Amino acid sequence: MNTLRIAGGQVLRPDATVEDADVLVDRDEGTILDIGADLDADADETLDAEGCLVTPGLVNAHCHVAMTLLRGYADDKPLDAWLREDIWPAEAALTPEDVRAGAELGLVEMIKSGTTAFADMYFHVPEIAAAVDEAGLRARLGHGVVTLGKDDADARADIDESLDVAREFDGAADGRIRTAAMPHSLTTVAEEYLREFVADAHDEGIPVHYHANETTDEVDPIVDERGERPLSYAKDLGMLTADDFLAHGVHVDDAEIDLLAEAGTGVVHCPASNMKLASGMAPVQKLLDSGVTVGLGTDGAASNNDLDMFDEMRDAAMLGKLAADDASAVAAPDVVRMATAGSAAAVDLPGGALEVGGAADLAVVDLDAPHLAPANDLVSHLAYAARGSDVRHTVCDGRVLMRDREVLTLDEDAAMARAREAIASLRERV
Ligand SMILES: CSC[C@H]1O[C@@H](n2cnc3c(O)ncnc32)[C@H](O)[C@@H]1O
Ligand SMILES: [Zn+2]
Repeated sequence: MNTLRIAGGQVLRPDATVEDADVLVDRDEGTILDIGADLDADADETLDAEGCLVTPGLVNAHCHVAMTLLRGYADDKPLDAWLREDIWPAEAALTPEDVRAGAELGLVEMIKSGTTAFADMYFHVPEIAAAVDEAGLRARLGHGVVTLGKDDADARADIDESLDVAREFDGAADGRIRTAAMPHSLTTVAEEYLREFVADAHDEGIPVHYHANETTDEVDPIVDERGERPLSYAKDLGMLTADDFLAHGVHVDDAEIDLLAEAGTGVVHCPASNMKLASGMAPVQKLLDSGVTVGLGTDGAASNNDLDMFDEMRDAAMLGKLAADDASAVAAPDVVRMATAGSAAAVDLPGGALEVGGAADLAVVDLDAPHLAPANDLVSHLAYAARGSDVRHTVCDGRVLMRDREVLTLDEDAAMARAREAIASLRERV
């Protein structure tokens, strides 16, 4: 058996306790063999975790990874104007090679900040899947569909592409890639298509990932035109099941929260994007209190502007308290759970907890930094003080993706250079 030992650190357990322990990994199976004191000194490879906290790899449950290319491309606008005036025109000019370049840059950024799995909605998915395969992360990928402004043939072709991609790439990269059908939102895909799209996906066991209840500009027309709330409409369309998950869920009322809890549909909270686009404050504590599965996501780098899940945890805690008008709301253990087990459950990917027999997906956080001293409470530090740049090693599926801050699976400098070239050429075309 080929083994990896993460030695001499403190390990964050699923119950949010921390213990001095080594982690022993079966690299062939990609699973954790043991967690405890002084494990197999003869392991094939050892990662030094002295002075470090070993945490589950972070799970970014809603992202558009290739949007790193559009980081800083358009800022300081609300969602609708931002998409229509800037982002969608730029995206219309993106080539498959551009998307690959953006994805590789995003994957480097994720590995360097301890993220080992993510859910993504974009286009040119074969290029994103190839980049994920090379990078070594896990992902739930899908082709996002917008039917707005399309004729019937184009709308149907887009939906067919989403279903085809979901079929073709499920299980790719040695099983690390899973897929979903991805209608962009309840307002950008017309009802005449949504119902059939969702039914076709579910008939084949394909889950559905979409944006919902993000802004009042999106919610109000649904309420005005249909006389019902968006998630009542989503339930009627069949896209509120335990397999499905939605991003944002900012403007949800109590009845919609009950629908989410009853259905078991995951909600991915994206606090930085919600603040930047001034979309609103999600009622995260209410969602948690109601038993809704809540994960955490960065959304794309154009509305964030990074893919650092440590930033996201801090933002979630701060914004959650403000939204609830209660400093005890969305506490440190809650946000750490959201970024790990909550996200993994919402998007149904392995990982999110360090336990024997579970996936060997982990991040080793170096505690030897002024902003992490003294070590009063390591869960508090993870939620409020640590940064992505504190991650020393990243491991996914038993494979070391970053060792001592050197990314091993992708060429960091080349990824940055390709992204710079791609955006320079895009700017000439748009
Ligand atoms: C059709 S692929 C996905 C699509 O979503 C766009 N997008 C990025 N961020 C958001 C957001 O916060 N809400 C809605 N849509 C968003 C992205 O630019 C792609 O066009
Ligand atoms: Zn999004």
